[in-house]
Parts: sequence; C-alpha cells; structure tokens
Amino acid sequence: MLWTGSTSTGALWTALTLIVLSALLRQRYQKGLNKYKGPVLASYTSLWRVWNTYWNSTSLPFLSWQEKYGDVIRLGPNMLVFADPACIKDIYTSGFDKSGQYMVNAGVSQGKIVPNIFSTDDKKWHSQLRRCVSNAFSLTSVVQYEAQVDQTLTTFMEKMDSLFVHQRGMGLMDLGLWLQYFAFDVIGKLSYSSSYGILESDGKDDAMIHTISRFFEYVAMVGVWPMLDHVLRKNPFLLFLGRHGWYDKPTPTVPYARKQLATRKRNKPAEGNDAGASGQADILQKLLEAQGQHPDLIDDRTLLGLSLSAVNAGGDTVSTALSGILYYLLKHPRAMEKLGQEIDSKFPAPVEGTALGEGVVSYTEGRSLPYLDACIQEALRLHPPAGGATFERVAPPQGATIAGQYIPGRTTVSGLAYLMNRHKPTFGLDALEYRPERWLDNGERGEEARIAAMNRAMFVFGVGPHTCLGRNIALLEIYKTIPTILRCFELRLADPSLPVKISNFMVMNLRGLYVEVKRRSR
Ligand code: HEM
Repeated sequence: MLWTGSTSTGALWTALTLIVLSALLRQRYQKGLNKYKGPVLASYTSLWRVWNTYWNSTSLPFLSWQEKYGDVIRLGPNMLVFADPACIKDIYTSGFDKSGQYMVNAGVSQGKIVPNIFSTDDKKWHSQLRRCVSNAFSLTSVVQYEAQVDQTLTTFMEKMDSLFVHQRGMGLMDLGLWLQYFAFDVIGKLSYSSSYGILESDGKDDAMIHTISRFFEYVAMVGVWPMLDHVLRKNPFLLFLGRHGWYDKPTPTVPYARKQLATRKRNKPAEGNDAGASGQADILQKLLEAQGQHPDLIDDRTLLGLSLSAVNAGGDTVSTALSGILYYLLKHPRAMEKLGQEIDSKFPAPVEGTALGEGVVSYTEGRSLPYLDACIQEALRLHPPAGGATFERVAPPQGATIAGQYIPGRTTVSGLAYLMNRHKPTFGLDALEYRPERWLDNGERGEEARIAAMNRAMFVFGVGPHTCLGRNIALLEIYKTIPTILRCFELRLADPSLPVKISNFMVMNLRGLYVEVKRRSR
C-alpha cells in the first residue's frame, strides 16, 4: 500500500487521539469509581484539580458540590473527598499511608530533597521524631513561651492605637492583614526569641509572609498532582545542578533559620538552661535540647526542617483563625455584646492612662471564659483555617470501608473540614449558622454526649498520628489575643454590607476585613 504524507499524518493523529481517549476513559472508569459523582472533568484528569485550585481559590464551591453530588465527592480520577465526619476515624486513625501530596512540602537544599516532619511518608521516622520533639510543643513548654506572645501582642496593640486610633490619618484598619503581621512576628519570636519585625516596620518588612504565601500556592496546586513537582521544583536536572553547586535557590525562610541556628550554637547556653537568646524559652532551644538527647535522629538538617515546619505552619493558620473568630463576632453583634459582658465581668477595660501591655489576658484567664470558648469553637467550626485543603491518605491495597462505603484499594481519600464541620446530623439543622450557644451545656440529659460528638467531628487540627504539632501554641495565641483585643479596643466593621474575600491556598485567608477601632478604658 502506498502511504502519502497526509494519510500517514492523519493516521498518526487518529492513533494519538484514540490513545488519549482510551487513557481518559480508563481514568474515569477505573475501579468502578464512576459511581461517585463530582465535577465531570475531575474524573478524567488531575489537571482539572490544578486548574480548579487556581481559579476557585477565592470562591468556596464545597457546599454546592455536596448539594449536587452527595457526601462522597469525586475530585480526581482516583480521589474521593468525604463530607461525613464518620470518615475521620476510618481514614486518619487506621494507619493509611499519606498520599504523594505531602512530599511536595519537602524542601530542597543543595540539590537534595529534605523531608520534614510534615512531608515525610516514613511512618517509623515520623513517630520517632514526633516523640523526641514533643516536649517543645507540649502544654508545659508552651506556657513557658507565653511572655514572648505577650510582648508581640503589646506591640500589635500599640500599633493599633498609634496608627488607627490616635492619628486616624491612616483611616480604617485592615484587621486580617495586621493579624497576619502579628501571627508571623509571634511565630518568629516563639521560634527564635526574635520576631521578624513586621509589626515594627508597619508591615513594610513583610517578605517572609510573601515567601510563605507563594510556597502555599505552589503546594496547594502542585500537591493535587504531585508528579508536577518532579517537573518543576524537584526537576532531576535542577537537582543535579544543585548537587554540584551550580544552582541553589533556597527560600528566604531558610537562610534566616540557618543564621538563627548558627548563632544559637555559637552562644550555647549552660547545660540545663532552656532559655533562648533573649533569656526566654523558645522552640529552637527546646529543639536543640532534643538534638542533644537524640543526636542519631536529629541532625542539623532535620532540626532546621523542624524549625521551618513550625514557621511555615504557624503563621497564616493562626492569623486566619484570629480573623475568622473576630469576623464572626463582628457580623453577630448579639454574640459580641454577650462576650464583651463576660470579658468585662472578669477583666475590665484598663484604667485610662495605663500602658496597653497591662491589658494582656493570660492563657489561663482566657481559658476560664465559657462564652469565649464557645465563640472560638463556633468560628473555628465554620472557618477552619485549613478547612478548604485536603489531607490525603491512600486506602490499603485490599480496600477499606470509609463512612460506611466500601472504597477500592489504593484510592486517595480525604475528609474536608469545611464540609465535615457543617454536618447537620452532628451539629444540628442550623449547622450553617453561627451560634456559639451550641457549644454550651444547658444541663439537660444528653448534652454531654451531644457536645462530645461535635468535638469528635471537628477536623480543625487534623486527627491521628499527624495531628497538628503546634495545636497548643495556636490555642495559646488564640485564647490570649481575642480577649485581650476586645478588652482594650472596640471594633466595628467599616462597612457591614461589604463581603470579605477568601484566598484559599492551603489556608483560607480572609482579605478585606476593614474595621474601625476605638480604645476602651475605665
Ligand atoms: C489555628 C492554627 C493551626 C491550624 C488550624 C493547624 C492545622 C493543622 C493541620 C490540619 C495539620 C495537618 C494534619 C494532617 O496532615 O493530617 C497540621 C499539621 C502540623 N502543624 Fe498545624 N495548625 C495550626 C497551627 C500550627 C502552629 C502554630 C504550628 C507550629 C508552631 C503548627 C505546626 C504543625 C506541624 C509541624 C504539623 C505536622 C505534624 C505531623 O505531620 O506530625 N501548626 N496543622
């Protein structure tokens, strides 16, 4: 047979089209997963999710997906997301492996991939490491860090006072943005006894925030299709160049952490003294102690990775929690008033003329307020900082039953906090509404069990062996900051009709939360 150029090109195209089509169909119908509904393109290719993470980062389509597709949503050819909190026990406490999503978080240094406590899929290393460093994040240690939070909180309030109350020249306060400055300065201070100086510079020295935001954007998009990481940041060619010293592009957080570590090693405190550079306890000092006790497990690179994990994980998450809590209070004046009364009854506004630092509420005091506790829980339920992100696991080869459904082996599965925290059978028919009272025990029969069930369904800090290591630190910051701000300042939404915006790359940051600020005093 005689083949002309155009017929052979045509045949090639036909063959290619057939190959692509059959690959797409194989994806869609694999393992019978097509019985689960979701956005149609998602079942054909993971590219859809990359695209969706980018384009839908400011809208939260989860509730409309759930309405349309049910409690199990297919978000990828081999990926299911669950809205029923019954999945938490099945997915996160049954020893499932993490998906490749996590490795995207691993750093690269001099051409080598450096796993960290968050990114690693090595269960043995992870559990040993967690045990060794647990002291740095325990409640006992965290309370020792309290003075560091007090100092940053005082700086935050002084800025609020001087920039947004006294002069009024700067006009409205972008509360979400300033809470971001605050949270990053706190995590710098807790980590190294030295803040990043973002508040002091009135937000001008905010490079650290941008660096971490870019990193989260990368992780959110590439994490849904991890093989892209091997084409981009972990490209073998770039790694090769890095190993030979021809290419090294560490993120700015790395040199900063390296410098802090080197300085601390040079000025090693006396044995048994767990004070950091400023004479106060900090995370780096506790990690160095852990290294002293377990030098075989924690080399300098691992220590650096641990320190960076805290910095990466502890800024935007906490600022989003704080802005979420204040946003819901500002939108619900009745709850704000009730909380104000509770705070005033125990910690009245400072006497006129006293320094703002005098108004800082201690963690123990903050923890003693039941209505504050209810307001915090309720806001974290509706706006879990990492609630729009998937924390993916892989079903074992033999398959598994998750929330009552049989799921074929090696399917990637995840709960979604945004949906699980709105589960009506658990939180009530008004689960979409903000009602702090749902967390209060009215003394009737069954109340304890009802509240315990809600607590079990909350997936704010994760559950199981990978649950948030910095939870105590986050709670320390939250339970101090909210009552302190409301004790010392009166806040009002600048324009209640203006919706705030959300930017959801791993963390659901609130943007455009403009408030008017007034100083409170007796
Ligand atoms: C409100 C604030 C915070 C929220 C909502 C939050 C949430 C989470 C979530 C959902 C996970 C992942 C669980 C999983 O992979 O299954 C996590 C892990 C982690 N978080 Fe947080 N976090 C917060 C604050 C912090 C802070 C302040 C730090 C450090 C000081 C921190 C350090 C970590 C670390 C190191 C991990 C990895 C733990 C592991 O894999 O063993 N987090 N966090």
